[in-house]
Amino acid sequence: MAVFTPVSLDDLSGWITQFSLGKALAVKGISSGIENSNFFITTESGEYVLTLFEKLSFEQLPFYLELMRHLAQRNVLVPAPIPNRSGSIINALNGKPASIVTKLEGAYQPKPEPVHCAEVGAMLAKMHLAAQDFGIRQPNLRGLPWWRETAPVVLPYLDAGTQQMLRAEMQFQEDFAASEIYPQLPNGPVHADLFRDNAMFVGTRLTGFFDFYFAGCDTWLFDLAVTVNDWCIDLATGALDVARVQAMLDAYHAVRPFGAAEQQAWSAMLRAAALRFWLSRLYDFYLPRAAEMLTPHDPTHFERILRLRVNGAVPPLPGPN
Ligand SMILES: Nc1ncnc2c1ncn2[C@@H]1O[C@H](COP(=O)(O)OP(=O)(O)OP(=O)(O)O)[C@@H](O)[C@H]1O
Ligand SMILES: N[C@@H](CCO)C(=O)O
Repeated sequence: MAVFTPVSLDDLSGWITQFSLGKALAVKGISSGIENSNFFITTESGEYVLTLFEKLSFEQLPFYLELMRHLAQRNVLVPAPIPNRSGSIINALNGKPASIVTKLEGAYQPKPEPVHCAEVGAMLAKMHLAAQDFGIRQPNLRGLPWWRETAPVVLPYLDAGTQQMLRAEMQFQEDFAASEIYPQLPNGPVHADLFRDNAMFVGTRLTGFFDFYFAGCDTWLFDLAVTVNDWCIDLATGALDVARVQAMLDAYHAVRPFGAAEQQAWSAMLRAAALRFWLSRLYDFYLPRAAEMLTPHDPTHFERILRLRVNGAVPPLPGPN
C-alpha cells in the first residue's frame, strides 16, 4: 500500500496547469514504496512520476530534489524534477509537498550480473564527482551519530551473544571514525541507499538511480560499500560474489580512481555499511511505526552480512593505475 494521500484526475488537472506539461490525461497509484504516495501520471507531453511526500517537509525537501536536479543537469542518470512556470520544483498538492519527476524507463533488476554491477559502479563514480559542487550540505542522517542513538534502543531486544557483537562493532566503528585514515577519505553528497530496487534497467542498460530520500553527505566509500553489500551478494547467505564485486569496483575505479586511504578503509567500510542497515532494520522490526511497518525488512540479513564482513576476507579495491 503506497498511496496514503489519494490524487484524482480532477485534483491533478487543476494543479498541473502551473507546469508546461499540457493537460493531465491519467493518474495511477504505484503500489510499491513505503515512505511516500507515488503515482505514474500521463500528460499531453508524456509520462512522469508524481510524489506526495508524507513525512518530509517543505524545508527538508530541497536537499534531495535540488540534488536530483543538479545531477540530472550533469547527465547523471537520475529522475529530473520538473519545475513549474515559476521554477519551483516543490509545490503543495492535497495538503502535501509534491513533485513531478521524469519517469525512468525499464524495471529494477532483481538478479544482477557482473554487467549490471559494472554499469552501477561507473554511474555511481560519475554521480560522486558530479555532486562535488552541489551547494546544499546535509549530513547523512543515518550516520554514526544515529547509530549511537539507535544501538542502545535496540540492544534490549537481542540475546546476549548478539548484544556483544553489536557493542563490539559500535566500538570498532567509533575507533575507525576517530582514526587517521577516516578524515582522508573523499566525501560529498551520496545516495546512501542504492540497493538493487533503487535503480532501473532496460536489459543490461542502466536507465537511472532513484529514491534519493536517504541521501546526505558522507564518504564516497560508504556509498560504494552500501551498494556492494546489496548488488554483489548471494541474497540467501550475504556472501560476496567476487565476479560482481570485481566488476563494480573496476568500473567505479575507471571513472574515479581509489586513493590509498580508501584501500585501507575498504573492509571497515563494508562493515559500517552492514551495521547501518542492521540497525535500521532492527529499529523498524522492534519499534514499528503504524502502517509503514506492515512488512518490515529482515534484520538478520544484515546481521549475517556483518558477521561475514568481520570474519571473512573481502576483495580489495583496485590499486593505483
Ligand atoms: N522516477 C521514476 N521512474 C520510474 N519509476 C519510478 C520512479 N520513481 C519511483 N518509481 C517507481 O515507484 C516505486 C516506489 O518509489 P520509491 O521506491 O521511491 O518509494 P518510496 O515510498 O518513496 O520509498 P521506499 O522505497 O523507501 O519505500 C518504485 O519501486 C518504482 O517502481
Ligand atoms: N534499503 C533499505 C530500505 C530503506 O529504503 C533496506 O533494505 O533496509
